Amino acid sequence: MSAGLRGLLGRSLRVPARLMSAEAAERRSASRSFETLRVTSERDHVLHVELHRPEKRNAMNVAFWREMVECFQDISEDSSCRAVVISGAGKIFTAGIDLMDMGNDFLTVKGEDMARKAWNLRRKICDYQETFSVLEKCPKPVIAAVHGACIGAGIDLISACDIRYCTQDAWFQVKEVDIGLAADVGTLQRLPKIMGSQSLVNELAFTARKMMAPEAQSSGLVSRVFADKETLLQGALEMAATIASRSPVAVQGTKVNLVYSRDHPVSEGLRYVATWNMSMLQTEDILKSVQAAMEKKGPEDIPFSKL
Ligand SMILES: CC/C=C\C=C\CC(=O)SCCNC(=O)CCNC(=O)[C@H](O)C(C)(C)COP(=O)(O)OP(=O)(O)OC[C@H]1O[C@@H](n2cnc3c(N)ncnc32)[C@H](O)[C@@H]1OP(=O)(O)O
Repeated sequence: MSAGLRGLLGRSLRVPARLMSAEAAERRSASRSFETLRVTSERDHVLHVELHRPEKRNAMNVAFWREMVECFQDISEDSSCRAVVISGAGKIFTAGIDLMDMGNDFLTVKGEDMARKAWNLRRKICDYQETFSVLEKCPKPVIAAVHGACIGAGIDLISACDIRYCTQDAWFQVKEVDIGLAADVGTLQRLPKIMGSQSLVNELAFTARKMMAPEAQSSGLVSRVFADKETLLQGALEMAATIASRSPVAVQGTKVNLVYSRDHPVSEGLRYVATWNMSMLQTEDILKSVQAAMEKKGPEDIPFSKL
């Protein structure tokens, strides 16, 4: 069967992730092939998602915006995956939105009059927002490993990740004002909650100036800086493996509650976690963990069930 026919059949047989069994999702998230992403399983329970258009500096074309949603919906349902590393293939992390596709996709939006065009454009923007919101909705922690440049939509992407690392030659640019638009897929909403200074976020967003790795670290955008890409990936994968060795009930519950609490008052966050834990505290992971601690064993020694 030709690759084209296989791709076509794969697409038409696609089952929404929510309707798949955990086993089917597991098989799919590790084996599936994409045009713009490469997914590999490098350590136990850890998936590595690479932005994979190196010859175009991983610019985000139309296929990318769709494939990220498919990829992370699969990963969300994959009960064998407990942590994810996302990095860029080739020279840089990403050059942001594909400026060629942007012309075709946005600037020529269809509609019989202004209202219908605006309606369709709004829907398209919401779809694009989902490309990064899936990272936040995915209960498995996601670590962004940035080398070289991270531009425009790249900032939107990493803002939706849980942990950010970079190389010492990395630079970051909220470039949207330089292409004539207000960033609309997450940077303006998430970055102020990540970085320590609203003033600095405003400065970066109003001017599109580059921020280099040391400033990214001192401002809280990234939590660790590595010498080069090799050590960066090693560090990110090790962190992912450390997370993956913990109880998935505890880790995934922690992510869900951190994201919820970021967006709600303390009192609501407390109510939410109480409701969450009225079921999750009944996990066998607590007994296993307490017993291991008493026996002076670490979480790495505990065979937690899939989640
Ligand atoms: C609803 C809207 C949602 C999101 C909106 C997001 C807004 C943004 O993302 S704004 C940011 C847009 N991006 C840029 O302005 C970056 C443009 N690129 C560059 O400045 C440079 O390419 C570089 C990233 C600094 C890398 O430089 P270098 O290493 O010298 O590579 P090049 O020779 O310039 O490029 C190689 C190859 O890649 C193509 N390419 C690079 N960036 C893009 C891009 N953003 N879109 C499309 N194509 C890109 C470039 O054209 C080259 O292709 P060839 O076919 O080899 O010519």
